[in-house]
Amino acid sequence: MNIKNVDHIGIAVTNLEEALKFYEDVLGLKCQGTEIVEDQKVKVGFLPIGETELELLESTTEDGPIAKFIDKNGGRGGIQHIALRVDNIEEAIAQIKEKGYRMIDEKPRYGAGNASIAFCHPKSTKGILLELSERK
Ligand SMILES: C[C@@H](C(=O)O)C(=O)SCCNC(=O)CCNC(=O)[C@H](O)C(C)(C)COP(=O)(O)OP(=O)(O)OC[C@H]1O[C@@H](n2cnc3c(N)ncnc32)[C@H](O)[C@@H]1OP(=O)(O)O
Ligand SMILES: [Co+2]
Repeated sequence: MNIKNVDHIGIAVTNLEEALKFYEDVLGLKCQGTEIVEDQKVKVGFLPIGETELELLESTTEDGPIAKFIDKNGGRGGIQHIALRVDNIEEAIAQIKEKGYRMIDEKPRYGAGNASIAFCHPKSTKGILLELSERK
């Protein structure tokens, strides 16, 4: 597979608006708008930095992956995933499976900004939740 760059770092937050006060007002980053991704039960804010972005994620439900992550983390946010950009997501998924590693998503799903995304299980990556992302 061909990994191009770190597409984004996914940071779980309990409150997106509150979090932006630090990332925008203090760090001087610019949020390029927000989007609700129903499929993932999240509200997302993207803050580009060079070739990569910080992705701030607030849960829209009490049972989504971000809500669960925050619960398990003692009610605090934190780095929830790292996303790598690939040029062919179907090929990347197939190669990971072929080598005997576990994908959470065996088919690409909708990602924020109309990306195609798929998560690879932390058991396979030795401890991080890895997102593969292809942007059209
Ligand atoms: C909008 C979109 C985009 O970019 O466009 C997004 O990013 S959406 C971002 C939010 N969406 C997602 O995260 C979707 C994919 N995530 C999932 O399906 C889930 O969150 C899982 C990663 C499977 C975790 O689910 P759950 O907590 O129910 O499972 P579990 O407790 O059995 O966890 C299985 C093992 O993985 C570990 N584990 C769980 N979450 C982890 C994380 N974020 N980073 C590193 N390790 C993690 C647990 O400690 C456990 O290890 P031990 O067994 O050793 O204790
Ligand atoms: Co992400």
